[in-house]
Amino acid sequence: MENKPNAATDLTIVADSNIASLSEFFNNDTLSGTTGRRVRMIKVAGRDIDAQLLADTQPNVLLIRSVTHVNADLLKDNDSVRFVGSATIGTDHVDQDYLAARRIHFANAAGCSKHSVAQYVLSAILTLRPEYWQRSSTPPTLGIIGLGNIGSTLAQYASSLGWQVLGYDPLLPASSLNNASFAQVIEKSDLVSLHVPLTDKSSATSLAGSAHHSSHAHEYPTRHLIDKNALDAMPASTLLINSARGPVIDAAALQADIERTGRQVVLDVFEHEPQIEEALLSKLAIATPHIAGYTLEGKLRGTQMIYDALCEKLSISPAQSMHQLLPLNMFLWSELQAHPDRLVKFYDIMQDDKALRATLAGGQVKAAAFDQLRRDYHLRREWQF
Ligand SMILES: NC(=O)C1=CN([C@@H]2O[C@H](COP(=O)(O)OP(=O)(O)OC[C@H]3O[C@@H](n4cnc5c(N)ncnc54)[C@H](O)[C@@H]3O)[C@@H](O)[C@H]2O)C=CC1
Ligand SMILES: O=C(O)C(=O)[C@H](O)COP(=O)(O)O
Repeated sequence: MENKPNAATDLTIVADSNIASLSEFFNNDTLSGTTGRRVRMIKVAGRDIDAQLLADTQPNVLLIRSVTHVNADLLKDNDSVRFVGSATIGTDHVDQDYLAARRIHFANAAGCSKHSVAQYVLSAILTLRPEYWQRSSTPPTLGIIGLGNIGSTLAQYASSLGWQVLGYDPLLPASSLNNASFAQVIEKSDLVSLHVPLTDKSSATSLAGSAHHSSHAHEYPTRHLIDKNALDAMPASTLLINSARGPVIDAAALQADIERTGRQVVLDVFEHEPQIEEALLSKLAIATPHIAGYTLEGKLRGTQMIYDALCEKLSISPAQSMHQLLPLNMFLWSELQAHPDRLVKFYDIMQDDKALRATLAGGQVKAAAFDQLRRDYHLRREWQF
């Protein structure tokens, strides 16, 4: 009797089981205290959240990460969901127009892992090109495409290393950081790092967290932003890093480019993710399974942000804080700068690369292996800047 759902008094939550500290944030004490509602939590693998599950469980709240597509296909026959929270920065998996039309509240976790992703990019660069630690009269030039939360944070780290930065973001005003055209970034950088959302020409909704310019998104779509033309214009010596979304690079053009130029390329995201072909993987300098943002801090901040948004929607005060859940953090960026040889202690990116390559079977990394690496990801900490 006690566990039987009661639509009137229960707050039923269906959540991706890969969301960090779900039970600590979403329980009777942290949610239903003032509303008196009993929290019923149903944890499911993100890819298993489908219309049938929603029909069976009738949740009021849906908590997701990036692998659950939220759109009319999922929700057209459902009337129970009133709040969707995605514990991610990216929102390309959510049809926000559809949610708005249905008056379903949506929240994401803008900026939650901006330091973690920036630190991933730095780790990749400094692992492949340790000479860039040295301050020299000709510092490297880092090109950053997309100057939102992650791109601008990465620029701060680069500046603290004395690097030159060329930035391109057509949706932001010109500035000392937003200082170059797309062609200049592509042609003049030693390193190019991508930090754009995945958007299509017809899409005007993929910029949650950047709502101030979302209505212009369609003017500068990012799908295949890095295509054959862009790669042809990029010097062979330029290191290219994609930790944004896989389809921002045309994978076929990239493979041909690496075969032709021998370019160093780092991918955390893949056009056909969660599947990766060995033909591409074998040509990459570093490859990781979409874990750039996967520090303890980045994940907890994501959970905190959707928890806070749900509390606001329920008109209750937040009663949980990630700071109560975080163990002591001893990773200081200033220490790493003083002791570059400690990089692998701070984050050993090659360990993630090796783990991904070890799952190759029959010429592919299969979806299940890719997902398992992400589900069982080791404890990684964010460095304090
Ligand atoms: N690999 C991973 O683990 C993670 C990946 N991401 C991805 O990184 C993306 C960026 O994250 P944030 O910086 O936090 O987002 P953000 O929304 O703060 O910034 C994105 C910036 O890209 C700019 N932009 C949009 N279209 C552009 C174009 N065609 N050319 C150049 N700039 C363009 C926007 O104006 C905005 O300033 C997310 O959308 C997500 O897809 C985010 C977190 C973790
Ligand atoms: O925040 C984002 O955007 C991301 O890409 C996430 O860090 C990836 O996380 P999952 O949702 O795919 O676990």
